[in-house]
Amino acid sequence: MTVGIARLPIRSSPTCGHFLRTAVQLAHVHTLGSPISNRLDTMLAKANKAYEANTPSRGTPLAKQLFPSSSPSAPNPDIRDQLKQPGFGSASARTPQHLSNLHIGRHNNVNPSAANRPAVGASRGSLASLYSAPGTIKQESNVIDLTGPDAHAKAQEAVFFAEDDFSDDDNLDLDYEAPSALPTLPSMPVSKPVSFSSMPPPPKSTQSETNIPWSSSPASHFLPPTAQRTMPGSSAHTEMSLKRESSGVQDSHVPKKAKRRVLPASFRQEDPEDEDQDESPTMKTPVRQPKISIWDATASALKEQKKQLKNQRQLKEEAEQELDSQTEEPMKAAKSRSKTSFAPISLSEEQKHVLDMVVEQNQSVFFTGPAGTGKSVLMRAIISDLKKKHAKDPERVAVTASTGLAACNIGGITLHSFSGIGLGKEEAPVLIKKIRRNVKAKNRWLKTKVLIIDEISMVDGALFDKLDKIGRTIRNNGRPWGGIQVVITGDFFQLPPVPDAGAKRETKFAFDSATWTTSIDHTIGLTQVFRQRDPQFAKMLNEMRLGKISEDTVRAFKALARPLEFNDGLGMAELFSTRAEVEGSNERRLRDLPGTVRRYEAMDSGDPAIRDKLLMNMMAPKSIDLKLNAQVMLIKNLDESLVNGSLGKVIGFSDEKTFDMGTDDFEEDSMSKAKRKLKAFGNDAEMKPTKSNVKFPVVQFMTTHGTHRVILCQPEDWKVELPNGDVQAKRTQLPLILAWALSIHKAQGQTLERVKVNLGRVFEKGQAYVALSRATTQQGLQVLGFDKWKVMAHPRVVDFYNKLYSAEEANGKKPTSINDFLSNRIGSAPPKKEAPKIEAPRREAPKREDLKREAPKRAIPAVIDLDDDEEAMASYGY
Ligand SMILES: Nc1ncnc2c1ncn2[C@@H]1O[C@H](COP(=O)(O)OP(=O)(O)OP(=O)(O)O)[C@@H](O)[C@H]1O
Repeated sequence: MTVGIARLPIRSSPTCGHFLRTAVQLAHVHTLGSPISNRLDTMLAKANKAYEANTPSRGTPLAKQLFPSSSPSAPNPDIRDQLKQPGFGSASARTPQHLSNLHIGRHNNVNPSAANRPAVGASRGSLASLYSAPGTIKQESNVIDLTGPDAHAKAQEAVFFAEDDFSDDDNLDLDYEAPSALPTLPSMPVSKPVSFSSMPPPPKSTQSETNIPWSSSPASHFLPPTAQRTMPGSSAHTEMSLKRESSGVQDSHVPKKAKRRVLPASFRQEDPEDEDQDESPTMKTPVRQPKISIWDATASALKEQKKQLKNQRQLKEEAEQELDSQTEEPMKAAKSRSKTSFAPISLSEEQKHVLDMVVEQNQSVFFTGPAGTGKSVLMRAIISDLKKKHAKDPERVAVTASTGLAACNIGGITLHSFSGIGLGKEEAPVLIKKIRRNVKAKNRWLKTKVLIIDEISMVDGALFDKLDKIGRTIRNNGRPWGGIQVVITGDFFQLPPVPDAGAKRETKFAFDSATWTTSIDHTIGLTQVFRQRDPQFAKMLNEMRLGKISEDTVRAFKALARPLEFNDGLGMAELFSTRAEVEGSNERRLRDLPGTVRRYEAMDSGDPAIRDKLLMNMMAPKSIDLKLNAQVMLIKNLDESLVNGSLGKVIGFSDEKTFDMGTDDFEEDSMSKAKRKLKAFGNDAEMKPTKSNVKFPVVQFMTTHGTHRVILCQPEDWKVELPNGDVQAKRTQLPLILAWALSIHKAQGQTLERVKVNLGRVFEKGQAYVALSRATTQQGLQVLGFDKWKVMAHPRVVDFYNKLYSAEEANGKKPTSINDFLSNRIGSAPPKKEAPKIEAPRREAPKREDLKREAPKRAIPAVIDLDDDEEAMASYGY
């Protein structure tokens, strides 16, 4: 129940005032049907009786004077008029407004009959309605009706008080005799300091002959509150609490104590005595810092704010830079020392041809070819030239790949990340809506001129179609991909799209998509294999790739099961199909090694919300444990002789200054020491790296020239960048992974000088081919669990490449024969004459229907025998 009540004319009679005051207190806590209600009635009745006893001449019951609505016959329903009548207390002439708003508002316990009663006083929610219907409280709202002709007067009368307004009633002198006139109010700065701008103005002289404040509060209300009244725990406070309890009101019925009002700060400031009051913890109005909002701030205040913000930002940046320099300094110093210039590979003629077609002629191109034909090398060259071409607006070139790992290899992001489609499982219209809501993704689509897609074999065909449609719709351009030039590479004979969990539909390759042929202007087959320089070995791998293996090849691969011995101390990388096999093998091998473990934690940066996800597939591990003699693999090209995939062995640990080998660090072999984790890049204060104390691994690598080279292996950066060059995430870590074992999926794209492949658990088409084609020589390859049935090529992939050949043949071009390919191309010096470019112009590219119709005819026979078609296909480099 909320209560709003004006001061009662208790001055008229002490006894009457007492009863009335009690009645008002009861009204505060009134609950319909409670004993309080009855007590309230009693109190009001007693007040009335006392009043009548004191003023017998009036002959009008107090109830009727106070609440005329209780008497339908009341000649004047306005209580103020009643009070204006002569004899209503000596203050009648001065305080008509005192009774103007006996206002009780409540939110429940509505008595419909009372509510509907057309009592005059009820229109203002007067206490009359309560009194006129004993035991009930009429539903009234705290809203004053400000409509109608007397709206202004009502507004002036609308004064509400909190319950606490009566807390000082204890100090009232109930024996107070009503003076004939109110004393002159102290000259307090009441009118101005009490800046209740929202309150009604003081009543006009029409209502009061004396110009008094609107409120009839006693003079004491204008004085600063005393500590006695307000200090919790003070006697006054306790006394009041006790009184309330003694009224028999249950705690649960006591209305929540309203927040005590305090004088405005301006009021207190003018009274020096208030200083002490301000010391009181409960009295003190919290000093609020002046808040300047942009709506009410002056121009100079806003300027000042901006200046402060700028200063803060500057300070923050400086602090961050300081921190960066502290933590990265050793890394930077180490890196700068180890960097050697990396001579770029000079492209072959066919690689140059593709480069020209993409960069100069702005053609949409798909270039393919077997493992080791330099697709990645070529793609990196294309990206480099395109970035130079669009140097002014780097966002024009979007570099993507089907997987995070492949994207990292070319410094791009995944196709999913670029396109803003999330998992991309929804239909194209849903994805388009999603992208339109994502400003960044939408802008990427709008700004991109060239879209690079690496490892296309792992892009789902349905996704390819959706992306084409998204491009056309978002860019409002009906041309393929909305007019974006697409540059695609990959080898469909390698790993296929990762199937959805539980998906029943057959693998759909990108070339299966409806928009594949319209998306590509030219298909180009790279033929020159760089990785394997042994023609016999290249032929064996090519048969594998096609899934058609001759008995000779089966025998040759089985012969590679022999153990390999190297007297240079370097072991070989072992490839497994599953991650569990890989981790198990590496852990076991590291554990078996004597010596102390050194752990190197990566330093990651970027938005924490997305950083971990972006870096999840990073080749560089989050942390790497190393020991003396651990077998490692370089995962970055350092120079022309130390490349991604170079195998090495840790032969020591040294800081960059001394690069000393053979210290105690290399001799530790106790198990207790081995368990010690050296957190070289951690935040641990004790282990905080400084320029001098960080020890990096000293690694002896086998170079591409077959020689040994020892380097101090220092941290490198891996970045995930947006097309505009913004770095989304960055990892700084040693460019090493443990290399006793690798997964075949992780090894895709790698070149390995020495590799042991375990085909025991191969489960995917193309997996065995990817694994074995990492090797550069038969001498550096050991194959376990070889079975020709594990070597699988997808029939639709065979058809697709068959068809490409047919299209080319239809153009009247004579492809290089398999014999030329095997004898002249593989591993030889760059060709004397320009290599054939096998292109399938977009208009002449095979239609899917044709592919299907001709597939049976073109299907490669089960018998492993290189027929003309296969020879021709091989000329593409397949
Ligand atoms: N023009 C070239 N001159 C010399 N070496 C080259 C050239 N192009 C590529 N190579 C070398 O050939 C090897 C294989 O190159 P790359 O990884 O680009 O082939 P790929 O076709 O992408 O192989 P994969 O399909 O297995 O990923 C690398 O060691 C690379 O340095």
